[in-house]
Amino acid sequence: MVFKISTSNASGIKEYFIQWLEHRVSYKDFFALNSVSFNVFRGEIVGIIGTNGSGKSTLLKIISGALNPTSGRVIVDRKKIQLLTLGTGFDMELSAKENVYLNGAIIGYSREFIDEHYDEIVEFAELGDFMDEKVKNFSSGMVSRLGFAIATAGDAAEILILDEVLSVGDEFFRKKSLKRVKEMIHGGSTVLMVSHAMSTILENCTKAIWIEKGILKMIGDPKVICNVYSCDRGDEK
Ligand SMILES: Nc1ncnc2c1ncn2[C@@H]1O[C@H](COP(=O)(O)OP(=O)(O)OP(=O)(O)O)[C@@H](O)[C@H]1O
Repeated sequence: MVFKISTSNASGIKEYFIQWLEHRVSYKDFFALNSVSFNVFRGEIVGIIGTNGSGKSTLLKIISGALNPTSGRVIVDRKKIQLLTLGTGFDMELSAKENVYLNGAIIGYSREFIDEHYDEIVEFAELGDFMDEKVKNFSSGMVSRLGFAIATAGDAAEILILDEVLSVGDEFFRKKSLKRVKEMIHGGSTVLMVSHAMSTILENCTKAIWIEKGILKMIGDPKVICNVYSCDRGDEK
């Protein structure tokens, strides 16, 4: 996956636009993922690890179809995929209720589905008294609780893709969300999950993939991969 990165030193969008008009903007190629290839079999729970910026989210976006790779291909039945990611698709100027419908639509839910699950979403997020409030007045924890409740409404899909959804809200909510994610993960779906928490990978995954600077470093038994990864980073296990 190659991103075009601008080499412009513009300090703002206006200056950038002027530079662009004057053909003074050039681009360089950045390989976010390079020759990453692996198989995932039905029922596997695959944990993807790697340091910040190593390409994990890009990989999940390509698999779920949110991004088209510049080369290579993914063989998967996209109709069976559910991508759970937080913090995208909220309009801060809209109310929480309006955002349930907006965010739900972005995730791919139908209006009927949201109508049917609306009360359950509000109850899980524990935001019953705030649904007519604009989201810009919410704390970041409240926004992520709402995002998590929307993303996990209904039954888990056959292929579940989780991008760092386990660090949501306060301690109480984290426990509650972890329980819900565990039910989804262990409910028979094939799962791909990104997590920076080695304990999450070790406790839940049947296979681990380590990606570093866009390159697939290792794939295999989570215990082995997490061990080598932690040693490489100089962490204590
Ligand atoms: N749309 C984009 N345009 C340009 N560069 C991008 C784009 N999306 C991601 N990148 C770059 O690609 C690299 C990989 O990003 P990605 O978000 O996949 O990393 P990550 O492993 O998920 O990181 P983190 O653990 O911090 O979430 C980063 O250097 C990032 O800056």
